Amino acid sequence: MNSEQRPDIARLVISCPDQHGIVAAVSELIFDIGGNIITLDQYSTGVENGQFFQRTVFHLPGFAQRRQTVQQEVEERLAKRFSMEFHLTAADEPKRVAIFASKTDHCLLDLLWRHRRGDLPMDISMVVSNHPDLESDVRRFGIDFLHIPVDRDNKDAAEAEHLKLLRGKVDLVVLARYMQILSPYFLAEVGVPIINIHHSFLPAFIGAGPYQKAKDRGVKLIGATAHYVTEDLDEGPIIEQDVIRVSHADDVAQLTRFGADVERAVLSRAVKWHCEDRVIRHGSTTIVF
Ligand SMILES: Nc1nc2c(c(=O)[nH]1)N[C@@H](CN(C=O)c1ccc(C(=O)N[C@@H](CCC(=O)O)C(=O)O)cc1)CN2
Repeated sequence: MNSEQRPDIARLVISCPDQHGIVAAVSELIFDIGGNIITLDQYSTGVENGQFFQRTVFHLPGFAQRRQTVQQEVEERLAKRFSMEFHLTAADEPKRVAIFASKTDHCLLDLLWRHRRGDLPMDISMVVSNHPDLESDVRRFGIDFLHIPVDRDNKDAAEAEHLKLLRGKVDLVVLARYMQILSPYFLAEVGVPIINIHHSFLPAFIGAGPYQKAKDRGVKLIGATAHYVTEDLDEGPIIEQDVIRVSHADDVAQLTRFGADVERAVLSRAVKWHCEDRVIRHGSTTIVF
């Protein structure tokens, strides 16, 4: 448990057109309600017609009981005045997460292992897979495993089953090398963010088989990219990336092995940062505090 996960710790994440007085107004509101700012990070895309972003973590005695009142205070004193989008969360309230996987295990197992160690501030509600291969591994962590086969003839029905499992029950979906393209309907209906790990340093090598493409191109670096999922395959807002050096002597199998370590680390960092409300989407990009 990190320092932020104590009770009575609130997180306020805001986004609004940049203008005078935002930081003062946020600080004044927190002061007026008896809060004490622990960390405050901010960024503006520019003083001329820019967009302002801020993540404030503050201690507020009795926040759990006062959350609704604080929400209304923010609405009335900040959101209306600054045309602000915001969300107010409790640091000790873990996100409910569903993980989707196929046959490849390293990203899934890394998330389960880090979660069991207490390194990921989330509750894993379930693992869903289109293959049965990983069931025993998942159940060993005491987590529900739902095998929902998917093929080109049953994709709509499978996604309908997914939505029944997810709607209103999770705050985040993580694709841990889940090898099915999600339909626009599913993306519109699921109602929560989806994070995917792509096994290349995007925008290079979008789509299937990136390690073969990397070998064919003779790259000296391979990488992995965690991004939010959109209708445009592997083109959603990037959350985290990393790379590793490779050489001409490495075949695709070796690239795949080297790449797996990068994929695991990148996905886990992205999931952790999302669960800590550190990631703000801004068009096709993200701000990560
Ligand atoms: N709507 C989106 N869905 C998914 C995304 C995304 O960005 N938007 N990312 C992919 C992950 N992915 C690469 O990282 C990927 C997965 C699967 C495929 C693909 O061609 N799948 C085939 C089926 C393959 C199979 O059955 O083995 C398909 O869905 O028809 C390409 C890229 C996850 N989903």
